[in-house]
Amino acid sequence: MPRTVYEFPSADAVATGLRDLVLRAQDEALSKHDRFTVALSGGSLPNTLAKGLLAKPEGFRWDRWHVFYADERCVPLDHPESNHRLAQTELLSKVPIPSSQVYTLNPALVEKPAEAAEDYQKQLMTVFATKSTVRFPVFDLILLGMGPDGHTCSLFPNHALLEESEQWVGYLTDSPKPPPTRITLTLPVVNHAHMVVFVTTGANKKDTLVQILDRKEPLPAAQVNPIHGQLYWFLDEPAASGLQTTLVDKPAVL
Ligand SMILES: O=C(O)[C@H](O)[C@@H](O)[C@H](O)[C@H](O)COP(=O)(O)O
Repeated sequence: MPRTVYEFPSADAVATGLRDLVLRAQDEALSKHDRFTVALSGGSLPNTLAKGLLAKPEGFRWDRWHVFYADERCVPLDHPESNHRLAQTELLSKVPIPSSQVYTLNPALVEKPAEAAEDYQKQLMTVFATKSTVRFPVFDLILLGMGPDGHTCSLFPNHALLEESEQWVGYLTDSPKPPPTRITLTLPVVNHAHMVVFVTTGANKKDTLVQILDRKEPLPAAQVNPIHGQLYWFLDEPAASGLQTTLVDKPAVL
């Protein structure tokens, strides 16, 4: 499916635009089934998402949301480096999503990443059916960030996890960005989603975006190409400033 690259005039406008697209993704999901499955990343994403959603919460059916993490650091859930803690602080503590529908790393397994990944895969199966009935889960929406090295989820350049073709959740103990031990959704899971959105702001991402969107260098974020789903890049002006690729100004209604 072709990608759409939106350029917004500011990071605040990115948040507003993201809110509109998340609402559309939710409504599309609820027209087909009774739940909205979404995977969140860490970094700046929870703050941007919260800014957009909390400014205009009308229309969101929080009781239908099932929230997973695109990746998670293997640390206790109340640890300053936990992606769940970040999402909880920024957004989840402020909206009435049932806590049973927020799927976290099993905190008993922080020292056992292989088991933590297996446990997280089992949690995915409780929502998306088992591996024997579906090859890969189909998320309604996956929200991603991109690091300056082109990583996304916890899929880092030249890492063997990029080759994973069977598992839904992988683990690593050698992340080049600390902390070293993490679990992550695998590329086939990301590429089976109905909609994937990268949210990337700031001038420090400019050169990496040129590598990915103009030069099509095979960095991890460039390997996100949903098979049947839609792919969006949400950029602010500083992030988009070096790009030659066709940019779409944010339309009034996404
Ligand atoms: O696990 C991590 O180390 C972070 O979650 C990381 O993957 C982050 O999502 C990207 O680096 C984008 O970060 P920003 O959104 O802050 O640019």
